Amino acid sequence: FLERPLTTHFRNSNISTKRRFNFAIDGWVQDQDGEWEWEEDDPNYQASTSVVIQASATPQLPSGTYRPKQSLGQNYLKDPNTVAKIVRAFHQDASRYQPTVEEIVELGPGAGALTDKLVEVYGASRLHCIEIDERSIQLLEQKHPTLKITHADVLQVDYSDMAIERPLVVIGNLPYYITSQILFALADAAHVGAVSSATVTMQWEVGQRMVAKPKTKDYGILSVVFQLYADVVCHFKIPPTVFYPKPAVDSALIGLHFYSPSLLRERLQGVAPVQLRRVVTTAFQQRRKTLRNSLKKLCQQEGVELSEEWAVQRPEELTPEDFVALTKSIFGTQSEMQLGKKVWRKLKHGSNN
Ligand SMILES: C[S@@+](CC[C@H](N)C(=O)[O-])C[C@H]1O[C@@H](n2cnc3c(N)ncnc32)[C@H](O)[C@@H]1O
Repeated sequence: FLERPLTTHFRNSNISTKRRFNFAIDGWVQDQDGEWEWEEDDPNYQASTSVVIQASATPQLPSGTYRPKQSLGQNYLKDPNTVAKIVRAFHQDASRYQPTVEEIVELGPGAGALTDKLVEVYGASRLHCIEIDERSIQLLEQKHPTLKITHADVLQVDYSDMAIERPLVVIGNLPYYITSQILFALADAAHVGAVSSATVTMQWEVGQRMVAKPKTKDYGILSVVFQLYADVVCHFKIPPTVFYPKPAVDSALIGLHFYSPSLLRERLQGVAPVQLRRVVTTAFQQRRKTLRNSLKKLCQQEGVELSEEWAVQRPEELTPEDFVALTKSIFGTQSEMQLGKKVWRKLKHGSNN
């Protein structure tokens, strides 16, 4: 399996109050005393990028007529520095395997805090926005007449229809009420090579699950699936103060670099994603139980007996690769199979992940 590449950012140590090592991993920076803290704490942090992305004013919501709807997860970015940082991280993610950034999809552009910056940096013709709120669409059409905006529910879009010449690079300050469903839809899009990267905000706790390691409390379905499907990076923490209205929780900016379908096939070793899904969800439904108990019914249905080696373990002890091996031991392998178009997105939001 591919090892996750180590991301190294160089920083100017004398602009910080503490002297730092020039070193960071997945958003954590280490001080001279060896203590780790989030790069968000360093106001001078700049991700390495060949494109200059500077802060500029964020859009104002039209007064009186435009009240944010909680039901649509509308927490608008109001801090220009955070917008610039998000777009810099997006640029890093999107340009990791390709020299130019094209076929950008923004999920939930809202009033255009990120959109305006993306149009400024890349031009409107490379961007396609998906938004459900008619009011936002009107605002964006006035500002960017040539911008392609689709009025749709982001959960209904077919990413493979949108990826015309190359895989899409996705960005979004996501509506948090459907984060997991959006993420699982992106995983399905990776089956057909429709998405190469996604740089998305989410509730801090959900972000922690995406990068969690086995034997930790955050480790669960999201960790297993996304660490199998992508190289996952937590870029930085985002405080509630940079949004209007302020959410009750901290947020995280997560970068996902999806593996290509051929690499994904290699990683799945002939295991069908739909079977992997059954095993992972069944095991984590009872995360305190041993696999002997939690997978008993599933194994009976399949007429197999779990080997003792698996039977004594609990789901949180298994690495994502172990889950592939476990699924293989129950369901066997399939040669040259389609990975599937709607496998993970069927998972309900708020399920035990
Ligand atoms: C957290 S706000 C982000 C707005 C803007 N990008 C920003 O950062 O200020 C989420 C956006 O997603 C939109 N949205 C919510 N549910 C959606 C759905 N099911 N499909 C498409 N857009 C949706 C909301 O209307 C809102 O504009």
